[in-house]
Order: sequence, then C-alpha cells, then structure tokens
Amino acid sequence: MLRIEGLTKTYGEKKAVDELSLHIRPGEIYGFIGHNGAGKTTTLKSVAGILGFDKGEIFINGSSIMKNPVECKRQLAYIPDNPDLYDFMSGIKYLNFVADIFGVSSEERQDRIRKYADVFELTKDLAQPISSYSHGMKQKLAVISAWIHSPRLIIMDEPFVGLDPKAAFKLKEMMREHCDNGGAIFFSTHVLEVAEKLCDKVAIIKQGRLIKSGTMEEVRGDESLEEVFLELEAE
Ligand SMILES: Nc1ncnc2c1ncn2[C@@H]1O[C@H](COP(=O)(O)OP(=O)(O)OP(=O)(O)O)[C@@H](O)[C@H]1O
Repeated sequence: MLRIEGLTKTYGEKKAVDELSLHIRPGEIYGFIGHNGAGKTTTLKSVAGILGFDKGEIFINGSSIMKNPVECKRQLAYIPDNPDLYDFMSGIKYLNFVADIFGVSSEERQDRIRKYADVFELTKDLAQPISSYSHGMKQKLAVISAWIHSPRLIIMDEPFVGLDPKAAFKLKEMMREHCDNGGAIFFSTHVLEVAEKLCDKVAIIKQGRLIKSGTMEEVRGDESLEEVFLELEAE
C-alpha cells in the first residue's frame, strides 16, 4: 500500500529526514512516534505529496508520488496536525467541496456525511461557518472530509489532539474498521498508550532516522512502549 524508500529531506543545512524506509501493508494501522522535531510531519507531508524531498522514493500502491502525484492523491487522504480549514465556508459546504474534488457521487456523499456527522454529533453544526467551530469541531470535520472519498490510505498527523474522549473513541473505531476493510493508516502520535493499544505496527524516528520498526510485539518485547521509547531516546 505504501512503500517509502530512502526518504531524505533537508531544510537548508538541516537534515529533517535521513534515509528513512518503511513498508505499510493493507490492513495495517501503523503508528509513527518520535520526539518533537524528529521528522514525523516532514515524512507524513512527503507521503501525502505536499512536500518535495531530496532523495528517495515514495510509492502508493506501486505509483510514485513524484511521478504520478494525482493518481497517488486519489488514493489517499491527509489530515494535518492543525485543522486549518476554509473558515469562510460552512461545514457542509466544505464537505461538498472535498467530495467534488474527488468526484464522489451525491448518493455516496450524502450517506457518508450523514453517517460520520452523526458519529461525531456534528450534524446540527454543519450549516454553521467553520469560523465558529472549536478546535475539536474542526478536527472532526477534517476527519469526516478524509473519509468522504473512501481513500485506501489515510495519513494523519496527531489526529487525537483536541478530540473529546467520545470522539477519540469513535475515531479509533473508524480507523480499525477502515483497516479491517483492506485500507491502511499511517499516523503520528505522542500518546504512547493510544499507539500501544491501537497500532498493529509502530515506527520510532529519532533525529530524522528510523531507529526501530515492526509489529507492536516486536518493538515492545516484554516492556511497555513508553519504556522502550524512553530507553531509545536516552541512548
Ligand atoms: N519549513 C521548515 N523550515 C526549516 N526547518 C524545518 C521546517 N519544517 C520543519 N523543520 C525542521 O525539521 C525538523 C523536523 O521537523 P518536523 O516538523 O518534521 O518534526 P516532528 O517530528 O513532526 O515534530 P513535532 O512532534 O514537534 O510535531 C525539525 O528540526 C524542524 O525544526
């Protein structure tokens, strides 16, 4: 589903991501953890095709994000760490706007908007301008917009920030359902308890380099993910 090979990205003199390789298969929820400034957002933005990189290759279902960006973007959704949506639109206008971009039929979009707005208890707010939304409401809208075109790969940067406990629970259910239906999810988080419970696999990045990856059992061994992470950070 997603293959990252030798990804390297520099900002001026700063190497933000250094020879990072990772393979994510259908059905996998893949967690991405690392300290502040480790290179998570840079990697996720590169995978989503919104940030160029210096070296390496990224393939979405065998297609190169550099050579076939439109074909790749059709198959994925990206939720950034800060849901900066179009404030002047209403929630429903924004969802229809995204659905238009991806050519979602009116029947499918109605079904999905009804279903997910209901899940997140956002239905009555959809007519309101996004400028009136709280951070959590914007995050819920961003999640709905990601699910609206039924992408195969969903990339999320800190998706749980700002969500109330019920919404966070619902999102975890949606993530599992998406992967059980053959999709894949690659997401970053600083909440290691969530990663530990939710993820099939996990990758740890430190100063731009991948230092550990594999199934949760392989990475964790007999310890908690937090213990493993802190030990690796201290090395
Ligand atoms: N636009 C930019 N210009 C210059 N340096 C940048 C830019 N964006 C990120 N960096 C640097 O690249 C490195 C990786 O940043 P990145 O945002 O990918 O980290 P992160 O793991 O997502 O961090 P956090 O957990 O704090 O969100 C950091 O040293 C950061 O200062």
